[in-house]
Amino acid sequence: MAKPFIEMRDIVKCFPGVIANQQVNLDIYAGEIHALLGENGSGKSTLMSILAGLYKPDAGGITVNGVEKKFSSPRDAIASGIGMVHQHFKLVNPFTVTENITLGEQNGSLLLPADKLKAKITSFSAKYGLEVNPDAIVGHLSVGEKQRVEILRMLYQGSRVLIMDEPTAVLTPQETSDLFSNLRKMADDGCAVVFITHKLNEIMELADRVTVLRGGKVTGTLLREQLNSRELVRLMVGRDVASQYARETVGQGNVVLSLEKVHAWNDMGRPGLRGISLTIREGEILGLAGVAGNGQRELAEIITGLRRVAKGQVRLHEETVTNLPPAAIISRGVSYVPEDRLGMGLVPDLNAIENLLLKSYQQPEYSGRWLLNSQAIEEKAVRLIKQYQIKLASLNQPVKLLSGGNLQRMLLAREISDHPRLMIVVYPARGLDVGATEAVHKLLLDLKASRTAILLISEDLEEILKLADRVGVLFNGQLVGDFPVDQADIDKIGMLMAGSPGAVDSENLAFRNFCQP
Ligand SMILES: Nc1ncnc2c1ncn2[C@@H]1O[C@H](COP(=O)(O)OP(=O)(O)OP(=O)(O)O)[C@@H](O)[C@H]1O
Repeated sequence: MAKPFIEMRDIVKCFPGVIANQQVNLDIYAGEIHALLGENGSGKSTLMSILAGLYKPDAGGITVNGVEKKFSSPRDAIASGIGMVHQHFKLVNPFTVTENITLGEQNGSLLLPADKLKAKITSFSAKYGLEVNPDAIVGHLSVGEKQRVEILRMLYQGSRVLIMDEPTAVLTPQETSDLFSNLRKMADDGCAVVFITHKLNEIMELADRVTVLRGGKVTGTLLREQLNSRELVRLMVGRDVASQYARETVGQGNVVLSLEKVHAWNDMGRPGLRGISLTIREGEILGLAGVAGNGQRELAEIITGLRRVAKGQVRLHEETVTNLPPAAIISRGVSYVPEDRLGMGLVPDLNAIENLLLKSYQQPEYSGRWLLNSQAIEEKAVRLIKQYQIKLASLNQPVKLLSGGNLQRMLLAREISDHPRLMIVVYPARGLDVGATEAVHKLLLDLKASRTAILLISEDLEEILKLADRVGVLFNGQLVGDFPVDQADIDKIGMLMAGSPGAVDSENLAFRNFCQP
Protein backbone atom coordinates (compact mmCIF):
# COMPACT_ATOMS: atom_id res chain seq x y z
CA MET A 1 0.00 0.00 0.00
CA ALA A 2 1.21 3.52 -0.81
CA LYS A 3 2.53 5.62 2.06
CA PRO A 4 0.18 8.24 3.47
CA PHE A 5 0.67 11.75 2.16
CA ILE A 6 -0.07 13.16 5.63
CA GLU A 7 0.62 11.44 8.94
CA MET A 8 -0.59 13.02 12.16
CA ARG A 9 0.91 11.21 15.13
CA ASP A 10 -0.12 11.31 18.81
CA ILE A 11 -1.63 14.77 18.53
CA VAL A 12 -2.59 16.37 21.84
CA LYS A 13 -4.30 19.73 22.15
CA CYS A 14 -5.71 21.20 25.36
CA PHE A 15 -7.84 24.28 25.96
CA PRO A 16 -8.59 25.58 29.46
CA GLY A 17 -10.60 22.80 31.09
CA VAL A 18 -10.87 20.63 27.94
CA ILE A 19 -8.63 18.10 26.19
CA ALA A 20 -9.80 18.62 22.62
CA ASN A 21 -7.45 16.02 21.07
CA GLN A 22 -5.91 13.13 23.00
CA GLN A 23 -3.17 11.14 21.25
CA VAL A 24 -4.91 11.32 17.90
CA ASN A 25 -3.44 9.48 14.91
CA LEU A 26 -4.68 10.18 11.40
CA ASP A 27 -3.36 9.14 7.99
CA ILE A 28 -4.45 10.85 4.80
CA TYR A 29 -3.69 9.39 1.38
CA ALA A 30 -3.43 11.17 -1.93
CA GLY A 31 -6.53 10.51 -4.05
CA GLU A 32 -8.91 9.72 -1.20
CA ILE A 33 -11.95 11.43 0.23
CA HIS A 34 -11.59 11.01 3.95
CA ALA A 35 -14.55 11.87 6.18
CA LEU A 36 -14.06 12.99 9.76
CA LEU A 37 -17.09 12.16 11.85
CA GLY A 38 -17.84 12.89 15.49
CA GLU A 39 -20.31 14.44 17.89
CA ASN A 40 -20.27 18.16 18.58
CA GLY A 41 -17.19 18.95 20.61
CA SER A 42 -15.42 15.66 19.76
CA GLY A 43 -12.37 17.52 18.47
CA LYS A 44 -12.70 17.41 14.66
CA SER A 45 -12.27 21.12 14.00
CA THR A 46 -9.38 21.33 16.45
CA LEU A 47 -7.55 18.47 14.72
CA MET A 48 -8.07 20.01 11.30
CA SER A 49 -7.10 23.46 12.56
CA ILE A 50 -3.80 21.92 13.68
CA LEU A 51 -3.28 20.38 10.26
CA ALA A 52 -4.11 23.72 8.62
CA GLY A 53 -1.58 25.59 10.80
CA LEU A 54 -4.16 27.55 12.83
CA TYR A 55 -3.31 25.87 16.14
CA LYS A 56 -0.05 24.42 17.36
CA PRO A 57 -0.41 20.98 18.99
CA ASP A 58 0.74 20.61 22.61
CA ALA A 59 2.32 17.29 21.65
CA GLY A 60 2.63 15.04 18.63
CA GLY A 61 3.85 15.61 15.10
CA ILE A 62 2.87 15.93 11.47
CA THR A 63 4.72 14.57 8.46
CA VAL A 64 3.96 15.53 4.87
CA ASN A 65 5.27 13.10 2.27
CA GLY A 66 7.48 11.59 4.95
CA VAL A 67 9.03 14.94 5.98
CA GLU A 68 8.43 16.22 9.51
CA LYS A 69 6.72 19.63 9.57
CA LYS A 70 6.01 22.27 12.21
CA PHE A 71 3.39 24.78 11.13
CA SER A 72 3.38 28.21 12.75
CA SER A 73 0.65 29.63 10.55
CA PRO A 74 -1.80 28.67 7.77
CA ARG A 75 0.78 30.03 5.34
CA ASP A 76 3.19 27.26 6.41
CA ALA A 77 0.48 24.63 5.91
CA ILE A 78 -0.39 26.04 2.48
CA ALA A 79 3.29 25.95 1.54
CA SER A 80 3.12 22.21 2.32
CA GLY A 81 0.03 21.87 0.09
CA ILE A 82 -2.63 21.89 2.85
CA GLY A 83 -5.58 24.29 2.66
CA MET A 84 -8.78 24.55 4.67
CA VAL A 85 -12.17 25.86 3.59
CA HIS A 86 -13.97 27.06 6.71
CA GLN A 87 -17.69 27.04 7.36
CA HIS A 88 -17.69 30.82 7.56
CA PHE A 89 -16.03 31.93 4.37
CA LYS A 90 -13.07 34.26 4.59
CA LEU A 91 -13.80 36.29 1.47
CA VAL A 92 -13.88 40.03 0.90
CA ASN A 93 -17.34 40.80 -0.46
CA PRO A 94 -16.63 44.01 -2.43
CA PHE A 95 -13.72 42.38 -4.29
CA THR A 96 -13.99 40.31 -7.47
CA VAL A 97 -13.53 36.56 -7.62
CA THR A 98 -10.04 36.97 -9.12
CA GLU A 99 -9.01 39.51 -6.48
CA ASN A 100 -10.20 37.18 -3.71
CA ILE A 101 -8.41 34.19 -5.15
CA THR A 102 -5.11 36.04 -5.41
CA LEU A 103 -5.46 37.96 -2.14
CA GLY A 104 -2.33 37.76 0.00
CA GLU A 105 -0.50 36.08 -2.87
CA GLN A 106 3.20 35.77 -2.13
CA ASN A 107 4.65 34.16 -5.21
CA GLY A 108 4.41 37.09 -7.52
CA SER A 109 1.38 35.90 -9.45
CA LEU A 110 -0.24 39.28 -8.94
CA LEU A 111 2.32 40.54 -11.39
CA LEU A 112 0.80 38.27 -14.02
CA PRO A 113 -1.26 40.20 -16.54
CA ALA A 114 -4.95 40.14 -15.62
CA ASP A 115 -5.93 37.98 -18.60
CA LYS A 116 -3.30 35.33 -17.73
CA LEU A 117 -4.51 35.35 -14.12
CA LYS A 118 -8.08 34.85 -15.24
CA ALA A 119 -7.04 32.12 -17.66
CA LYS A 120 -5.28 30.29 -14.82
CA ILE A 121 -8.37 30.49 -12.63
CA THR A 122 -10.65 29.46 -15.48
CA SER A 123 -8.49 26.41 -16.15
CA PHE A 124 -8.90 25.25 -12.52
CA SER A 125 -12.64 25.91 -12.78
CA ALA A 126 -12.93 23.83 -15.91
CA LYS A 127 -10.74 21.00 -14.63
CA TYR A 128 -12.79 20.40 -11.49
CA GLY A 129 -16.21 21.74 -12.52
CA LEU A 130 -15.92 24.76 -10.19
CA GLU A 131 -17.86 27.18 -12.34
CA VAL A 132 -17.65 30.82 -11.39
CA ASN A 133 -17.20 34.09 -13.26
CA PRO A 134 -13.70 35.50 -12.43
CA ASP A 135 -14.98 39.07 -12.80
CA ALA A 136 -18.05 38.69 -10.56
CA ILE A 137 -18.17 40.66 -7.30
CA VAL A 138 -18.06 38.11 -4.50
CA GLY A 139 -20.79 39.87 -2.50
CA HIS A 140 -23.21 39.15 -5.35
CA LEU A 141 -22.55 35.40 -5.42
CA SER A 142 -24.69 32.61 -3.95
CA VAL A 143 -23.36 30.59 -1.01
CA GLY A 144 -22.48 27.70 -3.32
CA GLU A 145 -20.51 30.00 -5.62
CA LYS A 146 -18.65 31.58 -2.69
CA GLN A 147 -17.64 28.12 -1.58
CA ARG A 148 -16.28 27.43 -5.07
CA VAL A 149 -14.21 30.62 -4.83
CA GLU A 150 -12.75 29.39 -1.52
CA ILE A 151 -11.87 26.03 -3.05
CA LEU A 152 -10.34 27.71 -6.10
CA ARG A 153 -8.31 29.94 -3.81
CA MET A 154 -6.84 26.91 -2.07
CA LEU A 155 -6.11 25.12 -5.33
CA TYR A 156 -4.58 28.26 -6.79
CA GLN A 157 -2.25 28.48 -3.83
CA GLY A 158 -1.10 24.94 -4.52
CA SER A 159 -3.18 22.87 -2.06
CA ARG A 160 -3.12 19.15 -2.69
CA VAL A 161 -4.92 18.41 0.57
CA LEU A 162 -8.23 20.20 0.86
CA ILE A 163 -9.92 20.28 4.26
CA MET A 164 -13.62 21.11 4.11
CA ASP A 165 -15.31 21.96 7.43
CA GLU A 166 -18.96 20.90 7.18
CA PRO A 167 -19.11 21.97 3.55
CA THR A 168 -22.77 21.13 2.94
CA ALA A 169 -24.23 22.83 6.01
CA VAL A 170 -25.19 25.90 4.01
CA LEU A 171 -25.83 24.35 0.59
CA THR A 172 -29.02 23.42 -1.24
CA PRO A 173 -29.39 19.76 -2.31
CA GLN A 174 -28.42 20.70 -5.88
CA GLU A 175 -25.32 22.61 -4.73
CA THR A 176 -24.40 19.66 -2.52
CA SER A 177 -24.56 17.23 -5.39
CA ASP A 178 -22.43 19.58 -7.55
CA LEU A 179 -19.90 19.90 -4.74
CA PHE A 180 -19.66 16.12 -4.35
CA SER A 181 -18.95 15.60 -8.02
CA ASN A 182 -16.32 18.38 -7.93
CA LEU A 183 -14.62 16.85 -4.88
CA ARG A 184 -14.55 13.48 -6.59
CA LYS A 185 -12.86 15.04 -9.62
CA MET A 186 -10.19 16.51 -7.35
CA ALA A 187 -9.59 13.17 -5.64
CA ASP A 188 -9.40 11.42 -9.01
CA ASP A 189 -6.75 13.96 -9.94
CA GLY A 190 -4.65 12.93 -6.92
CA CYS A 191 -5.73 15.53 -4.33
CA ALA A 192 -6.75 14.36 -0.87
CA VAL A 193 -10.04 15.70 0.45
CA VAL A 194 -10.84 15.65 4.16
CA PHE A 195 -14.38 16.60 4.96
CA ILE A 196 -15.93 17.13 8.36
CA THR A 197 -19.57 16.17 8.52
CA HIS A 198 -22.35 14.99 10.81
CA LYS A 199 -24.45 13.60 8.01
CA LEU A 200 -24.23 9.84 7.68
CA ASN A 201 -25.88 9.81 4.26
CA GLU A 202 -23.12 12.07 2.93
CA ILE A 203 -20.49 9.72 4.27
CA MET A 204 -22.18 6.71 2.72
CA GLU A 205 -22.35 8.57 -0.60
CA LEU A 206 -18.93 10.14 -0.78
CA ALA A 207 -16.30 8.84 1.63
CA ASP A 208 -13.55 6.41 0.72
CA ARG A 209 -12.56 6.19 4.40
CA VAL A 210 -13.99 7.52 7.63
CA THR A 211 -12.27 8.34 10.89
CA VAL A 212 -14.56 8.71 13.89
CA LEU A 213 -13.71 10.83 16.94
CA ARG A 214 -15.35 10.72 20.35
CA GLY A 215 -14.31 12.83 23.33
CA GLY A 216 -11.12 13.91 21.55
CA LYS A 217 -9.99 10.33 20.74
CA VAL A 218 -10.19 8.24 17.59
CA THR A 219 -12.71 5.43 18.07
CA GLY A 220 -12.23 3.87 14.66
CA THR A 221 -11.26 4.22 11.02
CA LEU A 222 -13.41 2.38 8.48
CA LEU A 223 -12.88 1.71 4.80
CA ARG A 224 -15.67 2.33 2.30
CA GLU A 225 -16.55 -1.36 2.06
CA GLN A 226 -16.86 -1.57 5.86
CA LEU A 227 -19.23 1.37 6.15
CA ASN A 228 -22.61 0.92 7.76
CA SER A 229 -24.61 3.64 9.44
CA ARG A 230 -25.32 1.77 12.64
CA GLU A 231 -21.67 1.03 13.27
CA LEU A 232 -20.74 4.65 12.55
CA VAL A 233 -23.33 5.92 15.02
CA ARG A 234 -22.09 3.51 17.65
CA LEU A 235 -18.48 4.62 17.16
CA MET A 236 -19.59 8.21 17.34
CA VAL A 237 -21.90 8.24 20.36
CA GLY A 238 -20.98 4.94 22.00
CA ARG A 239 -24.60 3.67 21.86
CA ASP A 240 -27.57 3.24 19.51
CA VAL A 241 -29.67 6.29 18.78
CA ALA A 242 -33.43 6.35 18.30
CA SER A 243 -34.41 6.83 14.67
CA GLN A 244 -38.14 7.19 15.23
CA TYR A 245 -40.28 8.67 17.95
CA ALA A 246 -43.72 7.60 19.03
CA ARG A 247 -45.98 10.27 17.62
CA GLU A 248 -48.44 11.73 20.12
CA THR A 249 -51.89 12.21 18.69
CA VAL A 250 -52.76 15.87 18.51
CA GLY A 251 -55.86 17.19 20.16
CA GLN A 252 -57.84 19.90 18.46
CA GLY A 253 -56.47 22.65 20.71
CA ASN A 254 -57.11 26.36 20.30
CA VAL A 255 -55.50 28.17 17.41
CA VAL A 256 -52.34 29.90 18.67
CA LEU A 257 -51.01 31.49 15.49
CA SER A 258 -52.88 32.42 12.38
CA LEU A 259 -51.60 34.22 9.31
CA GLU A 260 -54.02 35.59 6.78
CA LYS A 261 -52.78 36.34 3.27
CA VAL A 262 -49.52 37.80 4.52
CA HIS A 263 -47.23 39.60 2.09
CA ALA A 264 -43.78 41.01 2.85
CA TRP A 265 -40.72 42.25 1.02
CA ASN A 266 -37.36 40.51 1.26
CA ASP A 267 -33.99 42.27 1.83
CA MET A 268 -33.52 42.79 -1.90
CA GLY A 269 -36.79 44.75 -2.12
CA ARG A 270 -38.52 41.87 -3.90
CA PRO A 271 -41.65 39.97 -2.85
CA GLY A 272 -40.45 37.64 -0.06
CA LEU A 273 -43.82 36.36 1.15
CA ARG A 274 -46.72 36.24 -1.24
CA GLY A 275 -50.08 35.71 0.38
CA ILE A 276 -49.26 33.15 3.08
CA SER A 277 -52.14 31.85 5.18
CA LEU A 278 -51.66 29.23 7.88
CA THR A 279 -52.71 28.26 11.40
CA ILE A 280 -50.99 26.37 14.21
CA ARG A 281 -52.85 25.00 17.22
CA GLU A 282 -51.77 24.25 20.78
CA GLY A 283 -49.61 21.13 20.97
CA GLU A 284 -49.14 20.99 17.21
CA ILE A 285 -45.96 21.09 15.12
CA LEU A 286 -46.29 22.56 11.66
CA GLY A 287 -43.20 21.58 9.66
CA LEU A 288 -42.33 23.81 6.73
CA ALA A 289 -40.02 22.29 4.15
CA GLY A 290 -38.37 24.20 1.32
CA VAL A 291 -35.03 25.08 -0.20
CA ALA A 292 -33.45 27.93 1.79
CA GLY A 293 -34.24 31.34 0.36
CA ASN A 294 -37.89 30.67 -0.47
CA GLY A 295 -39.33 32.87 2.28
CA GLN A 296 -38.28 30.97 5.41
CA ARG A 297 -36.46 33.85 7.06
CA GLU A 298 -39.08 36.41 6.08
CA LEU A 299 -41.82 34.21 7.52
CA ALA A 300 -40.08 33.80 10.89
CA GLU A 301 -39.33 37.52 10.99
CA ILE A 302 -42.86 38.80 10.28
CA ILE A 303 -44.20 36.65 13.12
CA THR A 304 -41.54 37.82 15.58
CA GLY A 305 -41.90 41.48 14.65
CA LEU A 306 -38.47 41.73 13.04
CA ARG A 307 -39.84 42.46 9.56
CA ARG A 308 -42.81 44.52 8.43
CA VAL A 309 -45.91 42.89 7.03
CA ALA A 310 -46.79 44.74 3.83
CA LYS A 311 -50.29 43.34 3.64
CA GLY A 312 -52.31 40.75 5.55
CA GLN A 313 -52.81 39.89 9.21
CA VAL A 314 -50.86 38.07 11.93
CA ARG A 315 -52.90 36.89 14.93
CA LEU A 316 -51.81 35.36 18.20
CA HIS A 317 -54.60 33.81 20.22
CA GLU A 318 -57.19 35.77 18.21
CA GLU A 319 -55.43 39.07 18.92
CA THR A 320 -54.15 40.97 15.89
CA VAL A 321 -50.43 41.57 16.37
CA THR A 322 -49.45 42.59 12.83
CA ASN A 323 -46.35 44.79 12.88
CA LEU A 324 -46.08 44.99 16.66
CA PRO A 325 -42.45 45.41 17.80
CA PRO A 326 -40.43 42.34 18.86
CA ALA A 327 -40.70 43.12 22.59
CA ALA A 328 -44.50 43.11 22.35
CA ILE A 329 -44.42 39.76 20.51
CA ILE A 330 -42.03 38.25 23.10
CA SER A 331 -44.29 39.42 25.92
CA ARG A 332 -47.14 37.48 24.29
CA GLY A 333 -45.24 34.22 24.73
CA VAL A 334 -43.41 33.84 21.42
CA SER A 335 -39.94 32.29 21.42
CA TYR A 336 -37.60 32.18 18.46
CA VAL A 337 -34.61 29.98 17.69
CA PRO A 338 -33.22 31.60 14.54
CA GLU A 339 -31.08 30.05 11.84
CA ASP A 340 -28.12 32.22 12.78
CA ARG A 341 -27.40 31.09 16.33
CA LEU A 342 -24.37 33.26 17.00
CA GLY A 343 -25.38 36.26 14.91
CA MET A 344 -28.99 36.62 16.04
CA GLY A 345 -29.75 34.13 18.78
CA LEU A 346 -26.83 34.54 21.18
CA VAL A 347 -24.32 37.30 21.84
CA PRO A 348 -20.94 35.74 20.95
CA ASP A 349 -18.77 37.75 23.37
CA LEU A 350 -21.05 37.39 26.37
CA ASN A 351 -20.75 34.41 28.67
CA ALA A 352 -23.24 31.63 29.33
CA ILE A 353 -24.93 33.34 32.29
CA GLU A 354 -25.48 36.55 30.38
CA ASN A 355 -26.79 34.76 27.32
CA LEU A 356 -29.10 32.47 29.26
CA LEU A 357 -30.71 35.35 31.17
CA LEU A 358 -30.74 37.82 28.30
CA LYS A 359 -34.52 37.85 28.02
CA SER A 360 -35.47 37.43 31.67
CA TYR A 361 -32.98 39.44 33.75
CA GLN A 362 -35.51 42.25 34.18
CA GLN A 363 -38.02 39.97 35.88
CA PRO A 364 -38.49 40.82 39.58
CA GLU A 365 -36.84 37.60 40.80
CA TYR A 366 -33.59 38.58 39.05
CA SER A 367 -33.50 42.34 39.41
CA GLY A 368 -34.12 44.56 42.39
CA ARG A 369 -34.85 48.24 42.18
CA TRP A 370 -31.25 49.31 41.50
CA LEU A 371 -29.18 46.17 41.24
CA LEU A 372 -29.36 42.78 39.59
CA ASN A 373 -29.65 39.79 41.90
CA SER A 374 -26.51 38.10 40.63
CA GLN A 375 -26.88 35.07 42.87
CA ALA A 376 -30.38 34.26 41.57
CA ILE A 377 -29.19 34.87 38.02
CA GLU A 378 -26.24 32.53 38.38
CA GLU A 379 -28.37 29.87 40.07
CA LYS A 380 -30.86 29.92 37.22
CA ALA A 381 -28.07 29.73 34.62
CA VAL A 382 -26.42 26.81 36.40
CA ARG A 383 -29.78 25.03 36.63
CA LEU A 384 -30.36 25.43 32.88
CA ILE A 385 -26.82 24.35 32.02
CA LYS A 386 -27.34 21.16 34.01
CA GLN A 387 -30.85 20.47 32.78
CA TYR A 388 -29.95 20.97 29.12
CA GLN A 389 -26.55 19.27 29.47
CA ILE A 390 -24.60 22.21 28.06
CA LYS A 391 -20.87 21.45 28.20
CA LEU A 392 -18.79 24.46 29.27
CA ALA A 393 -15.18 24.85 30.33
CA SER A 394 -16.24 27.75 32.57
CA LEU A 395 -19.26 29.94 33.25
CA ASN A 396 -17.26 33.00 32.22
CA GLN A 397 -16.16 31.70 28.82
CA PRO A 398 -17.58 33.74 25.88
CA VAL A 399 -20.15 31.53 24.18
CA LYS A 400 -18.46 31.95 20.79
CA LEU A 401 -16.01 29.26 21.93
CA LEU A 402 -18.73 26.63 22.31
CA SER A 403 -19.39 23.88 19.77
CA GLY A 404 -22.47 24.06 17.54
CA GLY A 405 -24.42 21.51 19.59
CA ASN A 406 -23.79 23.33 22.83
CA LEU A 407 -24.79 26.67 21.28
CA GLN A 408 -28.07 25.20 20.08
CA ARG A 409 -28.79 23.66 23.47
CA MET A 410 -28.11 27.00 25.13
CA LEU A 411 -30.45 28.83 22.79
CA LEU A 412 -33.18 26.23 23.26
CA ALA A 413 -32.65 26.28 27.03
CA ARG A 414 -33.21 30.03 27.12
CA GLU A 415 -36.20 30.02 24.80
CA ILE A 416 -37.93 26.97 26.29
CA SER A 417 -37.44 28.09 29.89
CA ASP A 418 -39.75 31.03 29.13
CA HIS A 419 -42.61 28.48 28.68
CA PRO A 420 -43.55 29.84 25.26
CA ARG A 421 -47.03 29.52 23.80
CA LEU A 422 -45.55 29.63 20.31
CA MET A 423 -42.04 28.52 19.38
CA ILE A 424 -40.52 29.29 16.01
CA VAL A 425 -37.49 27.19 15.32
CA VAL A 426 -35.44 27.43 12.16
CA TYR A 427 -33.10 24.63 10.98
CA PRO A 428 -32.77 23.29 14.55
CA ALA A 429 -30.40 20.45 13.75
CA ARG A 430 -28.18 22.24 11.24
CA GLY A 431 -24.57 21.40 11.99
CA LEU A 432 -25.46 19.00 14.81
CA ASP A 433 -24.37 15.39 15.12
CA VAL A 434 -26.87 12.57 15.60
CA GLY A 435 -26.63 12.60 19.40
CA ALA A 436 -27.18 16.35 19.66
CA THR A 437 -29.93 16.19 17.02
CA GLU A 438 -31.71 13.55 19.03
CA ALA A 439 -31.47 15.73 22.14
CA VAL A 440 -32.84 18.78 20.30
CA HIS A 441 -35.70 16.76 18.78
CA LYS A 442 -36.60 15.40 22.20
CA LEU A 443 -36.70 18.95 23.60
CA LEU A 444 -39.09 20.00 20.83
CA LEU A 445 -41.36 16.99 21.39
CA ASP A 446 -41.44 17.68 25.15
CA LEU A 447 -42.35 21.26 24.37
CA LYS A 448 -45.17 20.10 22.12
CA ALA A 449 -46.38 17.76 24.87
CA SER A 450 -46.65 20.81 27.13
CA ARG A 451 -49.11 22.29 24.57
CA THR A 452 -46.77 24.79 22.93
CA ALA A 453 -47.54 25.44 19.25
CA ILE A 454 -44.40 24.97 17.15
CA LEU A 455 -43.46 26.26 13.73
CA LEU A 456 -40.57 24.09 12.57
CA ILE A 457 -38.74 25.43 9.52
CA SER A 458 -36.29 22.91 8.17
CA GLU A 459 -34.49 21.85 5.02
CA ASP A 460 -34.25 18.30 6.32
CA LEU A 461 -37.27 16.35 5.13
CA GLU A 462 -36.60 13.42 7.41
CA GLU A 463 -36.62 15.75 10.39
CA ILE A 464 -39.95 17.21 9.32
CA LEU A 465 -41.54 13.83 8.70
CA LYS A 466 -40.27 12.64 12.06
CA LEU A 467 -41.50 15.56 14.16
CA ALA A 468 -44.29 17.43 12.43
CA ASP A 469 -48.05 16.81 12.66
CA ARG A 470 -48.68 18.83 9.53
CA VAL A 471 -46.35 19.53 6.64
CA GLY A 472 -46.27 22.56 4.40
CA VAL A 473 -43.86 23.56 1.66
CA LEU A 474 -42.53 27.05 1.02
CA PHE A 475 -41.72 27.85 -2.54
CA ASN A 476 -41.09 31.29 -3.94
CA GLY A 477 -42.69 32.99 -0.95
CA GLN A 478 -45.86 30.92 -1.10
CA LEU A 479 -47.21 28.02 0.88
CA VAL A 480 -47.62 25.37 -1.79
CA GLY A 481 -48.92 22.50 0.27
CA ASP A 482 -50.29 21.95 3.76
CA PHE A 483 -51.29 18.41 4.69
CA PRO A 484 -51.29 16.01 7.63
CA VAL A 485 -47.98 14.18 7.94
CA ASP A 486 -49.55 10.80 7.22
CA GLN A 487 -50.52 12.09 3.77
CA ALA A 488 -47.04 13.45 3.05
CA ASP A 489 -44.35 11.56 1.22
CA ILE A 490 -40.83 12.60 0.31
CA ASP A 491 -41.43 12.53 -3.47
CA LYS A 492 -44.51 14.69 -3.21
CA ILE A 493 -42.78 17.23 -0.98
CA GLY A 494 -39.67 17.19 -3.19
CA MET A 495 -41.84 18.04 -6.24
CA LEU A 496 -43.43 20.93 -4.40
CA MET A 497 -40.03 22.17 -3.18
CA ALA A 498 -38.83 22.24 -6.75
CA GLY A 499 -41.93 24.24 -7.73
CA SER A 500 -43.98 21.62 -9.55
CA PRO A 501 -46.01 23.21 -12.34
CA GLY A 502 -49.23 24.88 -11.41
CA ALA A 503 -48.24 25.27 -7.76
CA VAL A 504 -47.12 28.85 -8.10
CA ASP A 505 -48.24 31.84 -10.10
CA SER A 506 -44.96 33.20 -11.35
CA GLU A 507 -45.74 36.87 -11.80
CA ASN A 508 -48.13 37.67 -8.97
CA LEU A 509 -48.48 41.21 -10.18
CA ALA A 510 -51.34 41.81 -7.78
CA PHE A 511 -48.80 41.62 -4.96
CA ARG A 512 -46.84 44.51 -6.38
CA ASN A 513 -50.00 46.58 -6.48
CA PHE A 514 -50.70 45.78 -2.82
CA CYS A 515 -47.25 46.63 -1.66
CA GLN A 516 -46.16 49.62 -3.70
CA PRO A 517 -45.83 52.58 -1.36
N1 LIG B 1 -10.49 28.12 21.07
C1 LIG B 1 -11.01 27.34 22.00
N2 LIG B 1 -10.95 27.67 23.31
C2 LIG B 1 -11.46 26.87 24.26
N3 LIG B 1 -12.05 25.67 24.01
C3 LIG B 1 -12.13 25.29 22.73
C4 LIG B 1 -11.62 26.09 21.65
N4 LIG B 1 -11.84 25.43 20.48
C5 LIG B 1 -12.48 24.28 20.81
N5 LIG B 1 -12.64 24.19 22.15
C6 LIG B 1 -13.23 23.06 22.89
O1 LIG B 1 -12.57 21.89 22.45
C7 LIG B 1 -13.50 20.81 22.31
C8 LIG B 1 -13.42 20.28 20.88
O2 LIG B 1 -13.99 21.28 20.03
P1 LIG B 1 -14.02 21.17 18.45
O3 LIG B 1 -14.57 22.46 17.93
O4 LIG B 1 -12.72 20.71 17.94
O5 LIG B 1 -15.11 20.01 18.24
P2 LIG B 1 -15.90 19.59 16.94
O6 LIG B 1 -15.89 18.09 16.93
O7 LIG B 1 -15.32 20.26 15.75
O8 LIG B 1 -17.35 20.16 17.27
P3 LIG B 1 -18.53 20.69 16.27
O9 LIG B 1 -18.98 19.51 15.48
O10 LIG B 1 -19.60 21.16 17.19
O11 LIG B 1 -17.94 21.79 15.44
C9 LIG B 1 -14.86 21.36 22.70
O12 LIG B 1 -15.10 21.03 24.04
C10 LIG B 1 -14.70 22.86 22.53
O13 LIG B 1 -15.58 23.57 23.40
